[in-house]
Amino acid sequence: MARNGTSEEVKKIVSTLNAGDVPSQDVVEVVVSPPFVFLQLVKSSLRPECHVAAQNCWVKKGGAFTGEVSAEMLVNLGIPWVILGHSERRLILNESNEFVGDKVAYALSQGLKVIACVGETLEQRESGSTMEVVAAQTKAIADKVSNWADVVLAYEPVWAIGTGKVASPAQAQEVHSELRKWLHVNTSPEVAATTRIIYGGSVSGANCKELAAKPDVDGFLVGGASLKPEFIDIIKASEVKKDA
Ligand SMILES: O=C(CO)COP(=O)(O)O
Repeated sequence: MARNGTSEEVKKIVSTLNAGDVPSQDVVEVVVSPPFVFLQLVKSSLRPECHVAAQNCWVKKGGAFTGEVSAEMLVNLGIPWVILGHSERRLILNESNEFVGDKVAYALSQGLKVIACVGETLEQRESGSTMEVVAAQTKAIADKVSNWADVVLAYEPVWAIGTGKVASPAQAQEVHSELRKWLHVNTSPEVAATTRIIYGGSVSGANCKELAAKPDVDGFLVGGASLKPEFIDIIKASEVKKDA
């Protein structure tokens, strides 16, 4: 979900999702991430099998840091998930790899589940350094985290976010597969086999099935299209996996 909208718009999106004919929880896990101010509204009105995520949280124990929201506060409100290290925060707010790693570790220590984002810019892709960049970001997380059970990795090419330029299924598969190999070597074969690696960047109703069919694409982080009825089609793309 996005960083804007009114409560009326949010209610409309939730009612579309609530009315949607989506696969059961053993096929797909749906997590909705509204801006902080709408978390309670979404949590109280969303169909119970879908969960909510905050879009960020503070790096350490709650306390004075005006404007930030702590992991403890999310837990207190019954918010199970948080997205950390989104590329917009990394790039525009200059969140370093280490800072994101610290955030992931602290959020996990408080019992949150984390969608940790990694990804490269267009310049980095064109210079051939995609895997180097993605590995360095993932290493900063791996250095701080021992329990991967509650971590989902989103590979998100920055050049594809909100631009309408989607990575080709082959591009997404290549990076996801490399990232899984990296996890195999640097964490454990079990972490590599079980960690979900989801793709984000201009996912739509039109491209979701082809992307979902790739073996190392385990799901999606959807921005713009999650605000539209086609979000239901994107959720249904999970059936490609069930049938595989
Ligand atoms: O990063 C994303 C959501 O936060 C992806 O956004 P888009 O799906 O709009 O490209």
